[in-house]
Amino acid sequence: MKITKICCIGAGYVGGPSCAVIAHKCPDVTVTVVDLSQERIDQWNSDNLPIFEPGLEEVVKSCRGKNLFFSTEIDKTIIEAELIIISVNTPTKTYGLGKGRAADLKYIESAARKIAEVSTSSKVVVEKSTVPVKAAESVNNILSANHKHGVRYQVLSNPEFLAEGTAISDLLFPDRVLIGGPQTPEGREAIDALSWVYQHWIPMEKIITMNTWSSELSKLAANAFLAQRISSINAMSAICEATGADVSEVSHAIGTDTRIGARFLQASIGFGGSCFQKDVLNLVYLSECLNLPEVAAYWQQVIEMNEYQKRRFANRIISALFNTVANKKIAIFGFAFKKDTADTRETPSLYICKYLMEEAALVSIYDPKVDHKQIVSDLTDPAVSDKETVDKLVTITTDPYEAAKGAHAIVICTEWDEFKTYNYQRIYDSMLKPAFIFDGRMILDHQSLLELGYHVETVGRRLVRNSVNRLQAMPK
Ligand SMILES: NC(=O)c1ccc[n+]([C@@H]2O[C@H](COP(=O)([O-])OP(=O)(O)OC[C@H]3O[C@@H](n4cnc5c(N)ncnc54)[C@H](O)[C@@H]3O)[C@@H](O)[C@H]2O)c1
Ligand SMILES: O=c1ccn([C@@H]2O[C@H](COP(=O)(O)OP(=O)(O)O[C@H]3O[C@H](CO)[C@@H](O)[C@H](O)[C@H]3O)[C@@H](O)[C@H]2O)c(=O)[nH]1
Repeated sequence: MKITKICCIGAGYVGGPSCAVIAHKCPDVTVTVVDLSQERIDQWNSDNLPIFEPGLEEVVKSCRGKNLFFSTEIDKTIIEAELIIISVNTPTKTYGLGKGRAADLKYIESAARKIAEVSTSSKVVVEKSTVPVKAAESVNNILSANHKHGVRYQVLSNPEFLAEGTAISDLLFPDRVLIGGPQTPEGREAIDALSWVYQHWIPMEKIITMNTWSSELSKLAANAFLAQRISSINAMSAICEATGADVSEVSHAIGTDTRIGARFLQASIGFGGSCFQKDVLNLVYLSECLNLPEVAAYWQQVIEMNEYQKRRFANRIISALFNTVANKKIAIFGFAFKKDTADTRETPSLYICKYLMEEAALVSIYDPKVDHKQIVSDLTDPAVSDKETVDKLVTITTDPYEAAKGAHAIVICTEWDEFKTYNYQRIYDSMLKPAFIFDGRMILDHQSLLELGYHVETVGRRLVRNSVNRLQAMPK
């Protein structure tokens, strides 16, 4: 089977970058990314791409208009392609059965129905969205129940492992590419066709093939394991704060054990992003549906610990500020869920703002990349706050020094590199005293901040100034 044309349905954080890299690496293939949203497609076709991702612009510009296209002509693009990648959103359901836990597969279903409706030739359909186990079977059922004479479909699972902020390097140099598919001659042929695309830049030994269900479950398992590591180190951070141990030292000590490994052991104010919570909840729901309550409870605890960590950090801010933040200006540095992205989905910063606003704090938010409108829209979500409260309590600035001026405290919510480079003496001079810094990402030089006179609090470590103004762990 020869692949000359690929159609990707969904021009989001995954569809856009992953197809840009495919087009960049496969000049012999035409890749067209389609979306229902004209606005999104227009942005992909402009100088102002809809998402910020280091290196993305260069890759897009290298092939856009040559073998990479962004379009709303969904039917035509599907008809012409031999391989169709489904990369639509699969958010947590907000209604009905499984509300708050199950993945909402309505976008996957509508993409599958559209393929069945318009296709006039056989297709390989690739499920790249993150889905519950057996979703490919549902896609297959929709396609085969609606197929036209002579049109056949092979449905593959090819989950995406890119992380935001590093998407381009993750796509160029992935640890592995996973392809699950039917273990039949036609299934193997389809797996080989998709594998051929990746072989343009990825060594064969990194392309792992398996059955569809294993592939679907592996994606949920990978995210659950990663999220669980963060919740585990965050649980340790609470013990550190209560005992005088230092969570960075504990991370280092356990991370040097090659069986454990060093990555994803950074204590924080909790994990955010559109994936971890959604996918762990998805796994919890799946376990419940499979009548495995103990397994469900085990993974649910990863989420509970994350909620606890966000709430615990906000409570520490309130308690350090003499048990009240009402009418106190608090500068929030960072609104994105991690550095090098403007994505705010499930960002812990939003929860910290929400908890502080519930205590009537005046929050002044600065983020180097997140759009003003996005911050307002997140804060005015009914689950967070209302417009009147936001108007009263929130200011959003484009200048970190302005955000901190006259504030009682600075809270570091995102690990942006630029936060390390600020003139903290100048900031200190402009703040009310005592001036507090709550470093929720453990990125600042705490010793020098203490020397400047700040009261510093961070995750997993208690700091006090001793007689010579040296940093030391708090004795119990
Ligand atoms: N964001 C990540 O870092 C990441 C990483 C790996 C996997 N994933 C998974 O990839 C999937 C996509 O995530 P995302 O962050 O790119 O989502 P997204 O919301 O950024 O993009 C999804 C796009 O699909 C479009 N869409 C929805 N239904 C459509 C339809 N029927 N036809 C055409 N377009 C349609 C939407 O308009 C939207 O632009 C999800 O399942 C997610 O869990 C995301
Ligand atoms: O040691 C760590 C590592 C991360 N985080 C936080 O965890 C969240 C998620 O970070 P990261 O995993 O780097 O970003 P995502 O873009 O959410 O990527 C995850 O989710 C994607 C969507 O499924 C997967 O494809 C990726 O492999 C997986 O890393 C962020 O809030 C981070 O600040 C920590 O608190 N401590």
